[in-house]
Amino acid sequence: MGQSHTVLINKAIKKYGDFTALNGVEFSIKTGEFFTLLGPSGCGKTTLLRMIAGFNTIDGGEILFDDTVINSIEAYKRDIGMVFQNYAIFPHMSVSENVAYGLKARKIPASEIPKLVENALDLVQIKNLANRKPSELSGGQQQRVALARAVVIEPGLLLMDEPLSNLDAKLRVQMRTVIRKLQRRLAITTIYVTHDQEEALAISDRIAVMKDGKIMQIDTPEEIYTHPANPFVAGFIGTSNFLACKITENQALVEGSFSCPIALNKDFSGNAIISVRPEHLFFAGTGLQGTITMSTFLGDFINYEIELDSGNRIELNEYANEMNTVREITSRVSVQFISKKACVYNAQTEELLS
Ligand SMILES: Nc1ncnc2c1ncn2[C@@H]1O[C@H](COP(=O)(O)OP(=O)(O)OP(=O)(O)O)[C@@H](O)[C@H]1O
Repeated sequence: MGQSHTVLINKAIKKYGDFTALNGVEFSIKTGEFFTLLGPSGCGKTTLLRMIAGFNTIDGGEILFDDTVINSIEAYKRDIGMVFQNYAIFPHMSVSENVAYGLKARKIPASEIPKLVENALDLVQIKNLANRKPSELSGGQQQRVALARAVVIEPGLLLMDEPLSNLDAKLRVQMRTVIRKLQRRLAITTIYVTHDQEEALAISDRIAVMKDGKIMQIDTPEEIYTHPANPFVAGFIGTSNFLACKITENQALVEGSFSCPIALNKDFSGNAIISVRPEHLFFAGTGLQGTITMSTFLGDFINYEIELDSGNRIELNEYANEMNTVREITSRVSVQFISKKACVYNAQTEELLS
């Protein structure tokens, strides 16, 4: 295995005519790290990945592999393996011919190729399918071929653009484990693009959350989930309830009706937004008043949709146990939240205050 690269993106800019698709993106990736670009459709993930691969030009800034600027190095010289959404495997070639293709193109001696192909097929557990044509394979098997083909050349960097989006939900979950195990085993620096937040949380060492060509937050999955840097990230990753509040001297008046202490990391008075996960809200004797509008039994817990008297609709998850039954729709309820689990943002600047 060759040395796996570090990657540095330094103030990268991409324009399509007047439209700025990437606006000064910066981050660095450690060798062997699994790094995910996550964001809604059109935020610039694919544009950035294609720039790193060498398929898109760069209008500003630099991309470095290890300590070398690679802006103007041609794609085929960049020492990259790629896996795309649509597999992109050759339909007329068998599985092993597909995997051998990149090795032949790199002029690896013919005598070494069968063993390398066999190892790669073994890694993705499809050695038994070596002689099949792609049309004789399932979607998941085809994606394993694409994966074997990307790693057989022992690239210094593996790029994946929504590789699981053509697969059904169950297979997606299975294949993401295959990808993660393979990546760990090979310790290959990987950049992965997805718009699926659950997939990103499950698979990544770190995630860059993007919006409108900019990075909103870069952190581990745990940090992004527990301390989203702004309301956009809080709303995009998992489910968040947003409550309007006014803060004076560590006391929050929430939705204009319920007052509670709130701990902040900075001095702040004024309008704020509290973001709280459904699992951190609970029914209480006093609190925010509202009416249950929907209940969904989900096995471990019951999900309630509650319309607060302020008009704001929120979601609350209550753990199910033998003591409680599902509460009736139209029941009047009082709701509070675990204040140390809540994230508080300045309503104007969206800065995290807690
Ligand atoms: N060749 C192009 N010409 C003009 N605009 C483009 C071109 N390619 C992409 N764009 C625009 O740049 C923005 C970023 O596109 P990009 O494909 O990088 O988004 P994405 O985050 O990968 O989205 P998706 O998840 O839908 O693939 C979008 O607004 C898109 O319309």
